[in-house]
Amino acid sequence: MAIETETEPVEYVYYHQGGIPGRRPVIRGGKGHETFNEIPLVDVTNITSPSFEARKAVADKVAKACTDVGFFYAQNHDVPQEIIDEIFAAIKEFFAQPHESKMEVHIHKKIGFRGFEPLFETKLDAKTRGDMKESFLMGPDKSDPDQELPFPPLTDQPSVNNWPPDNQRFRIAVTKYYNHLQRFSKLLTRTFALALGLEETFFDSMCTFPAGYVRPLHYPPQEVSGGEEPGIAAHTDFACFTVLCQGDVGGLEVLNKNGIWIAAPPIPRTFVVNIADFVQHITNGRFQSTVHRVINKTGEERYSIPFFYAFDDDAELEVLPSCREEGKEYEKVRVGEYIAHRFKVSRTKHPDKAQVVNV
Ligand SMILES: O=C(O)CCC(=O)C(=O)O
Ligand SMILES: [Fe+2]
Repeated sequence: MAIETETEPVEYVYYHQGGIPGRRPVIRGGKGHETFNEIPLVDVTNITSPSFEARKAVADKVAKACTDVGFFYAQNHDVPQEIIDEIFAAIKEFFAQPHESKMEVHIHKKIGFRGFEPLFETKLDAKTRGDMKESFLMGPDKSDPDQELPFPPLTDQPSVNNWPPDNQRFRIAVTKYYNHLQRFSKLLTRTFALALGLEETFFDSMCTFPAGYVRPLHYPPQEVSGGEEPGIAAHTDFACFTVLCQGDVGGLEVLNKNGIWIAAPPIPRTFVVNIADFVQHITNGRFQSTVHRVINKTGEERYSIPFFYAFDDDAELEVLPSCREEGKEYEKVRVGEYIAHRFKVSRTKHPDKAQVVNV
């Protein structure tokens, strides 16, 4: 985007937005766009209130946050602390294992892209050696009776999640957290519908078997003190929205319109919620899918747990009638195809394998 300033900008921030490389000039000193300098906090206690007015009041705050920033802290969510404590304990134990043990459940060991990805395996910024993080991805599995999904379990299908053998604690902790986040995210779809001036149940028909993914992450400290290696390079998320649970070590930063990184430090008992590309697409940009990154300069181990929520795989996304502009054509996007495409963008090491996506 070209920006008029007194002097030509010399410094740029580089990122991937919607899977496409982009850059933004850095404008300091109060010039440039009106933009955010902090991440707003929204008390979500009332998203389940029996009072429509109370639910609408939350939705109005969410609407403002999503329009101005694309990120907000959801305070007073109802996911029990013991569920959160247990998943953090279990993932710390998992990531602390020897490399070889984790590689036994590498994402390419099974179809469906589920499992472990080691340090530096994903890469969005070509100038780096890759993202300095390791992860474990799990998602919906119709054959798993422990998942509280809307369909009855099918016993004749093999499990598509790539669970570590002999680690029931990890499987149970992640699955319990997953079930809570599916439920909480479904509630958020109602809040987002209200926030867009739609019927609360507007998105229900697109969320009959929604794709939700839990992806525990571990960011080791920088090898060089004060180093600038990305834990996760600047990007936007590609599903509908993300609900992120941070541990107690910071590092997440959100890019404002002036190219300035705004810290989103952990706040106890909150989730960080951010709009992702599907919702930006269907709202024609009214709700922003904002660029963010993680750099762990703290000298400590950082753990975080994003939950990515997408509509049904076969849902076709079109710009909402209330968000269209006269005379403009809007493309339809099928959720499953888009997810498959975006998985490939950062997985340059094994592009052939990246085609095996079965969500
Ligand atoms: O770890 C974090 O705080 C953010 C992770 C993230 O942005 C992502 O997984 O897309
Ligand atoms: Fe992200």
